[in-house]
Amino acid sequence: MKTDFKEEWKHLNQYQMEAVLDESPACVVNANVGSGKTTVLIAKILYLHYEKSVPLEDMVVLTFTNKAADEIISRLRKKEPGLSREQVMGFGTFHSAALHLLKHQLSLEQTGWNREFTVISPDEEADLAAEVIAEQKLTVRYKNRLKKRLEQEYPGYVRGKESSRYRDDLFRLFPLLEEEKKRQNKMSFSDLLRVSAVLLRAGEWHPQWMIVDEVQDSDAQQIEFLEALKGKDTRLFAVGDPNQVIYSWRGTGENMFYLLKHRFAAKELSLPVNYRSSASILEAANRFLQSGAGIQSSRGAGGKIVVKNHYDPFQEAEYLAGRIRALHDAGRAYGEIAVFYRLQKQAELLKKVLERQRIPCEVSVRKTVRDIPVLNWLIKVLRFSVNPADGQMGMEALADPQYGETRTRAKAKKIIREQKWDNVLLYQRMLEFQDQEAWKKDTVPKAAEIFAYFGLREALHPTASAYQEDEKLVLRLLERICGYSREKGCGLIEGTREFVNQSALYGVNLLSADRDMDSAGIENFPGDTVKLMTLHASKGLEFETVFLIGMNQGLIPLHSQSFEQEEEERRLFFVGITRAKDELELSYYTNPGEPGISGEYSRYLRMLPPHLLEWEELRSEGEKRSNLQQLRREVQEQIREKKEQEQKEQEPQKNTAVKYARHPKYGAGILVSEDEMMVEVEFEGYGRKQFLKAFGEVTVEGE
Ligand SMILES: Nc1ncnc2c1ncn2[C@@H]1O[C@H](COP(=O)(O)OP(=O)(O)OP(=O)(O)O)[C@@H](O)[C@H]1O
Repeated sequence: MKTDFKEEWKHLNQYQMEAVLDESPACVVNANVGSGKTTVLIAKILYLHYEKSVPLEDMVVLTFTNKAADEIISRLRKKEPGLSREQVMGFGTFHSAALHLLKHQLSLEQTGWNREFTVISPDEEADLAAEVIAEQKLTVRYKNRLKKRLEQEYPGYVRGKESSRYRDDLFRLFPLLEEEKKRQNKMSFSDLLRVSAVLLRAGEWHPQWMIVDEVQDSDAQQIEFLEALKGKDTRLFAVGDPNQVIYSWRGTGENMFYLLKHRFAAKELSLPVNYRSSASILEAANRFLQSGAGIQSSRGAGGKIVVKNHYDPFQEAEYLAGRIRALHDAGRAYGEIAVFYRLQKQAELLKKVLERQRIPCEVSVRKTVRDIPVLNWLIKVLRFSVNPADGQMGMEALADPQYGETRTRAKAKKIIREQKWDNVLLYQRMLEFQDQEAWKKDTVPKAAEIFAYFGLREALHPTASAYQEDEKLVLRLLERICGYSREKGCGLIEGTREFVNQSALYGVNLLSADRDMDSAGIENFPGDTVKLMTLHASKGLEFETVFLIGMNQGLIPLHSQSFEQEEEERRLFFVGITRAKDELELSYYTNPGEPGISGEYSRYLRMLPPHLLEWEELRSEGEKRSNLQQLRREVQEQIREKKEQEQKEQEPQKNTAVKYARHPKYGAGILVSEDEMMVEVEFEGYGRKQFLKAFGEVTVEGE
């Protein structure tokens, strides 16, 4: 379908147009903040597809979040309503693209895994590693930091380093762990990239185009994946902003943008003009620019940046409620207003106060199925059902202290090892899941049928106080899986397998009305609401009015341990202020009420050009004092009640298979797990502790 491309995209500026039309073998676009990266990326894909007839199946489009990929797909759908999911399978995050290649494009024959493999998260990989350590009696130090150690030392092991950092058995563990993952047919996140890179290098398949968004946030393994993906005739087009690196703590190097440019000998283009923010906001942002010649503005000066001083977070929250109401009354949509903060914990009080003042607001938090115990368990049940080789998952599903069917991990392991399924309904149902002929075809059952099939009513304990809530959550998740399978037209079994893999990669955000999964776990907010979020979560978004609160020394910036961290704090502030289109308000407290946070305002405020700022004086301390005292008491009471409620919810239900254990020092605790060698017990006030049975310190009830 040819369209008049030039006509449709005539609003693009000359830099944007040059980037869209460029067809060099490799091109990186060094884009300023708000300069239309997303706009260019979409135009480029449409240009290649509709003007240059490049099939979408021949493009791999790698985005930082799945939400970004979905935005691109929905733009394509607008032009081509019949667009199928298969055509855009290569659009998504690095991990989901690798997953797709391994499932559909590459041959796994020589790898030791087969196509039915499932995906495990780093936590699950560490759990599996702990099992291998126990079984093989390996000596591995710092087991409480096993996940980190696996992640940090694996690259050295692969490069042929002789021994691990602490000269323990970690390097003996790696091959055993890999063997176990193959035996259980599951891949970790890094396996997805590593194995697909190996197969791609063997030259099996290469796309015509690799298009990469937010390239500054890639890590070394992702760059290697790109190198493997690039065939002789594959072209690379990547956009990024070196000034917006805010995830280097996740393993992204600071200079990934330039590293990529160098590795691919890429031509560099730029997008200098910002279309989002007023000139004053950009002048302030320019002070924090770490590379490049400055952001060019395309808009008028706009108002000054207001700096407010509040006595404490309560006074600030109350002020914000009034200010937001006034903005709304003057015609600003709530959805165009955002409040950013450095730490998630700052949200709680703010949200309570805004809600009391009836301001519709939403906190963007990472709340996925993994954070909800019943769903976390259900996913384990489903993972074992679609991959019965995954004994670890089966064991965890059966031995779950709240919903599982066996009392101990040792018993669950024995059942799985010996395949003894008499009297263990859940085990039997999980094993027979894939034999349900009807579910293999495109007939997808109702959620209630799956609920009944697994005997979930009994498992969720119908007499427990949480039953109704648990049942509702479980049915909702099952409905989503059914919907997903129906949409894909692949039958329930295949649909479930894909769904659980996606959920391992991204979590599934059940609280969001949106069906899609989001790698940052951030909710898509429906309705007109004020958005409350951390500076990190604000990346990629824009709002007419932005309030950035807690501009105190020790909070913005946080105390940094190194020069690199300090630089990253500055970039984070840069990202935050450049979300604002028209109004930016910064505030700090005289009394932050938190240890380590100074009552002094942030030195970043001193770095901003004074003529751009309008300082609003501290309100008199006595002002509204009694009102505030009352507010403070009420909000603190609400927060306390909520905490108590949460604690209650977390307490194991009566009537379930909870067992207690006793330790001479820590007292009585709840038995979390037990096997031939170890017991794990949760003690109030001390947390979870593991003990070697051989030492006989712990007495388990009834044994
Ligand atoms: N040529 C243009 N003319 C007018 N407005 C534009 C143009 N290009 C982009 N915009 C607008 O500028 C804003 C920023 O664009 P976009 O979100 O694509 O930027 P970005 O570079 O991805 O931003 P960020 O750096 O924050 O991730 C959007 O509101 C977009 O609609």
